[in-house]
Amino acid sequence: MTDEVEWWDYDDAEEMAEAVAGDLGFIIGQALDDRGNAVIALAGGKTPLPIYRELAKQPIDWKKVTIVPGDERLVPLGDPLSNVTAIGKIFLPKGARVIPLVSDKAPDYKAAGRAADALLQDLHWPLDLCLLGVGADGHAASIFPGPDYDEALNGPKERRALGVMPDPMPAEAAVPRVSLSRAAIVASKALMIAVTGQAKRDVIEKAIKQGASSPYPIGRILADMELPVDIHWAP
Ligand SMILES: O=C(O)[C@H](O)[C@@H](O)[C@H](O)[C@H](O)COP(=O)(O)O
Repeated sequence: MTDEVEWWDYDDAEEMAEAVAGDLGFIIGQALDDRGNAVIALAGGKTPLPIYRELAKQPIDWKKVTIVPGDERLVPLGDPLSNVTAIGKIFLPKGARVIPLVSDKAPDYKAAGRAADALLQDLHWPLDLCLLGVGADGHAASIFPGPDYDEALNGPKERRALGVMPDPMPAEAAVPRVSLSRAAIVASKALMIAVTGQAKRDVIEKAIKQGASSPYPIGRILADMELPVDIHWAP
């Protein structure tokens, strides 16, 4: 368990977006200085979009930055639920390499997971950075309770991604997913969480207290982290 979880509180989502974008830009800049390129996973969902819009304004050499979504819904590119579409709209015009985890032709979610894993095996690893969102039900990336939960949490360490069928389905996007595995997330050189709203804060605080026996996916992820984690929060 990481012994260091630090909460960063902001007055509003706009203030949080500026601060988190600053931190993300700093980490990307470090990877570029050290290695000449950066590979990062960005959270899906709606909360981080203002952060991404701020981040994209930074004078980064975006051509050297590879971005993957930390999870994807099994929907066609361009669908309003597609995480890579939302991320790509912001970073492709900057010249970043934004890689979809899921192809339109994936026959089923398990095969889609294997294809995403194969794709990630070709990237420089571990990730320089993983930004996670958290759902009010305690899921993070697309690690959800259901038939794939144990594999997502405890699968082979070298597996970077897998297919996930949430059970129950989350109301806001009731579709199967592909997700980074817990092993891939915790191996990242930096892990950050950005959330808004008291309900999500309560879930995360509870999950941290519960530790390794937490029923919440985010609790299971944090319990396995060895590096310090920053949690950014706005009401
Ligand atoms: O595909 C997903 O469901 C997301 O990637 C997920 O992990 C997200 O971070 C949370 O669901 C929060 O989403 P919101 O920020 O939209 O509440």
